[in-house]
Amino acid sequence: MATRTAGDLTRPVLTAHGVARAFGPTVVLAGVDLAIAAGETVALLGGSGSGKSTLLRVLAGLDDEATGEHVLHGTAAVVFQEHRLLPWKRVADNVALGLAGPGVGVRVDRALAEVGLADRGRAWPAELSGGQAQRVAVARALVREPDLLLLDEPFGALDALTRLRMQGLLRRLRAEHGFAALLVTHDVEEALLLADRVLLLDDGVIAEEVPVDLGPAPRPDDPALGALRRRLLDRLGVPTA
Ligand SMILES: Nc1ncnc2c1ncn2[C@@H]1O[C@H](COP(=O)(O)OP(=O)(O)OP(=O)(O)O)[C@@H](O)[C@H]1O
Repeated sequence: MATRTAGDLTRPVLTAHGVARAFGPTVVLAGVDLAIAAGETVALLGGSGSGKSTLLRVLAGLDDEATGEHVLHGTAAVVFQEHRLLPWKRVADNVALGLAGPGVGVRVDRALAEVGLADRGRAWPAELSGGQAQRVAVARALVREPDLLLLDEPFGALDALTRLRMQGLLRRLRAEHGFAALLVTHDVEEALLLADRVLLLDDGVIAEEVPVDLGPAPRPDDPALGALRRRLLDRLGVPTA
């Protein structure tokens, strides 16, 4: 497998300039500039309440009250921390939500197979485990063949083992489909394992940008990984010494 390198920003899938958002007197985003290249994975890290989810919602077009500019060159799909499946619709119907046309059934079946749930299309959401439900949410995003996947703490509610499996699934799907991703996370380890670049949100702006060039499968004791981990944790105010 080739080493992942930061993407070509002359071919961005998303650009944002001066994105700002306040809730009443509280300024949460104070002028965010960022660009994501086609096929690139960018992790957005920041302390609790730093505005990560707010930024993701703005970039997803889900917040009308933000100011500034953001342009999506292609299509995007969002996966949230909660699976947001409709309990009264079967799994396959949840994945197909909003899609129409003769090929939809085949596309839904393929997306479910890709997340390892080929046999659960007729199940109800309540019959699934947390990890399975989140895989359905990933299938629902995938079936739209997005150029950009916006992921808001997508594995945050899962147990550690399921979380590791989901990270592996995301890596595999990204290699197969080539979508770009913006991954909101508080988990420094997850950011370093999945992203080509980490952005740190602090005081309403991108305060730091850290390219991650660790090769496809860095060992946990890789010194370069350790150095990046320490740098990010320090920046987040978590002492490592
Ligand atoms: N709809 C809203 N109304 C009022 N305040 C809001 C609203 N949404 C977010 N906020 C505030 O904006 C700030 C940023 O919230 P946001 O959820 O974006 O942070 P976050 O970095 O994603 O946090 P966490 O990592 O804890 O999920 C917080 O102070 C939050 O209380």
